[in-house]
This record gives sequence, C-alpha cells and structure tokens, in this order.
Amino acid sequence: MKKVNIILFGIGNVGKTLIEQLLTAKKQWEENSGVSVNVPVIANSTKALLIAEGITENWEKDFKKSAKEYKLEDILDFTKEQDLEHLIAIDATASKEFVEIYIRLIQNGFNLVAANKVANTLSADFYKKIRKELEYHGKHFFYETNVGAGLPIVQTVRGLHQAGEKVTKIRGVFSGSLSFIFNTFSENKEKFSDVLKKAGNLGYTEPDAREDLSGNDVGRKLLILARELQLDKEFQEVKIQSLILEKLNGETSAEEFQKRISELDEIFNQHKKQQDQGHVLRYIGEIEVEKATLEAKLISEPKNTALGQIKGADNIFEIYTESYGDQPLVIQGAGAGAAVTARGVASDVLKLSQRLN
Ligand SMILES: NC(=O)C1=CN([C@@H]2O[C@H](COP(=O)(O)OP(=O)(O)OC[C@H]3O[C@@H](n4cnc5c(N)ncnc54)[C@H](OP(=O)(O)O)[C@@H]3O)[C@@H](O)[C@H]2O)C=CC1
Ligand SMILES: N[C@@H](CC=O)C(=O)O
Repeated sequence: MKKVNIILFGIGNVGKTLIEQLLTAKKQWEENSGVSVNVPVIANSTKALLIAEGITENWEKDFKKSAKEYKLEDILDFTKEQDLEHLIAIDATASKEFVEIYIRLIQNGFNLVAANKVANTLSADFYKKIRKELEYHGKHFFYETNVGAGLPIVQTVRGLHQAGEKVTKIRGVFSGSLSFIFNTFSENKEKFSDVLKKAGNLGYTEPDAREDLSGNDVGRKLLILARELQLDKEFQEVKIQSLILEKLNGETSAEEFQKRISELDEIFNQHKKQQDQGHVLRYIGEIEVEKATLEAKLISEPKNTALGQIKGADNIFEIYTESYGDQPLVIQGAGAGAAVTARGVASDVLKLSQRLN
C-alpha cells in the first residue's frame, strides 16, 4: 500500500469539504487504488494542527483545542522529524502571499495540488520557474480545479494541444458565481445585491467577491488555459471588463465592500432593462488562439443558445479545434461550489499519488 501524506493549507469552504471527502473515501482508495491517504497537517492563515498519524473525524474539535501558531519551518521540520514520505501540499487558500512558498515546498520534497489560481497567473517567469524546479526535483503539480472547478477543462485543453490538435478558440462562461448571479438575476425580481449575497453563502464567490465582479477571476482562468496552449501571455494583457465601480474596488476593504454592495443594484437594473426581449446577460471569456487575444466581458445573449440556456452555477466551455471543425467540443456543468471543487482536488491528489514511486 502506498501511503501519501497531505499537508493542507486552507480549511475554509473547499478545504473543509476536502477533509470530509478524504476521510470518507479513505477505505475506497485503499481497496481500489492501493493508496492510503493520511492528513498529518492542516493549517489556516495563523494556526496549524500537526498529528503524525493523521487527523480523524474529530479534526474540527482537535484544531480548536490543539492548533498552534506556526511558521513554514515548523511544518518542514515536522515532516522531516516524522520521516513522512510521499508529501503532497494542497493550496486551498486564495492567498497571493502563500504562493511565494511554492518553490521552497518543492525544494523540500513536496508535490503540489492547488485550487488557488494565483501561482499560475503571476509573471510568466514565475510560471516557468515553478516548472523548472518541479522538473529538477522530480515533483508534480496538479491544478485541475483552477478552471471550471471539478470539470475536466485543464486536462482536456492540455491533452488536445499536446496531442498536436490545433485549438483555435475557447469561448464560454468561466465563472460559476457570475453564472449563478446572472441566471438568477435575469429570471427573478430579486435585487442584484441579494443575489450576490446568496452566491457568497452558497460558496460560489471568491473570499473577496470583488475578484469575481472585477472579472479578474475569469481573467485568471483565461490566462491559465492560454498558458496550457503555450501562449506566452501576462495577466496585464488580458482585456477585462470590470462589473464593479472604481470607488468600491479601490481602497475599500473586503468588509466595507460587503456593507456597500447595494450601491451596485442600480447599475445592474440598468443592464437588465437594456436587454432585448428573449435575451439574457452573460459574463463570458474568450481566447482567440491565432490572434493571441484573451478577453472577459459582459454580453447580451439570446436565451435559446447554448450559452443562453445554462442554469444555476453552470460553466460552459466551447473548445474549437481543427478536427472538431465548426462544431466545438463542449464541456458543461457546475463551475463553482465546495463539493465539486473539493472532489476535483481529491481527484488531483489521487492521480498525483499514482505517479509517486
Ligand atoms: N469556491 C469555489 O467554487 C472554488 C474555489 N476555488 C479556489 O479555492 C480556494 C479556496 O476557496 P474557499 O475555500 O472558498 O476560500 P475560504 O475563504 O473559504 O478559505 C480560505 C482558507 O485559506 C486560509 N488561508 C488564507 N491565507 C492563508 C495562508 N497564507 N496560509 C494558510 N492558509 C491560509 C484561510 O484561513 P483564515 O480563515 O485564517 O483566513 C481559510 O482557511 C480559492 O483559491 C478559490 O479560488 C477554485 C475553484 C472553485
Ligand atoms: N469564484 C469562482 C470559483 C471557481 O473558480 C467562480 O465563481 O467561478
């Protein structure tokens, strides 16, 4: 039996659900895949719980009682002292600072799985540096949930490209929260700010919802797919239409923004009124491969098209390639939510484990 040791950073919506899924699936993984999963470290932004033999279903109580303030060194020392092998660090944070330690984790023998999109959307130099370090140290990095949550988008785009298929365009709805917001807002009489709150409560938005409303989250996903297609692009080159007022996106804190979201109601009422009969609002992303352009924008879409018909927090990705001709390969399904995202992370962990010797 191959024993893998998970060091989990981030125990919010996704991290919590992942713990539950890993504990529940443990026996099945052992029997069907020969992988025994142990979670000796869980951490939030300030505290970590370290238990060599792994957390149990009492982990929340144990965390409250025994987690201690930590530095990365404490975790590195612990994994060495305890001689933990097959290490996988999971980034289930949304932190821009946390990704700075990826290189040190790789150098200290860790493989990586990330739900956090930040590392793949910093400079092209950093992107290449991570991959160089991974290769040098013989480590792996899986990040399927960076685009489309649990949907198999990254692997499909990468697989097509690596097989020599010419991908010409990718177009679709890349944001689960904006999908939910516009599906609900277009159909119901609810206020925009109430729908936004609902999306947050359902775990669809980023910890700071302005990441979604500013279009940055979609911009990141476009860049991640473009880089899979070996387009040498930077985040600043993505053309992004923001849905948020400058005054709310500037100096305000995330908490202050939450208190002021009703200031968005009037703007979105206007957008709604301007729709033609039988049209709905959609926030879409588009990569034109030949032109090397990446764009995120709000459009008015006829209700009877594939994009117009999506429901709930669905994403839809239309992948146009030479072999598929005029009819794109289409992948559709829930594009946000703790359960689907955690399952995508778990699936990455299992695939990565199968690569470890
Ligand atoms: N929700 C979704 O549908 C999807 C989410 N994702 C990604 O998953 C990630 C997590 O999202 P979600 O669970 O909703 O976020 P939450 O805000 O619910 O949880 C974030 C967790 O990360 C912790 N954290 C923050 N900074 C650090 C740090 N420097 N070191 C260690 N832990 C830290 C937080 O700790 P503390 O409480 O102390 O701040 C918290 O436990 C995000 O990157 C998101 O983009 C990807 C696909 C879909
Ligand atoms: N906030 C994101 C979550 C998944 O990446 C979204 O709304 O799509």
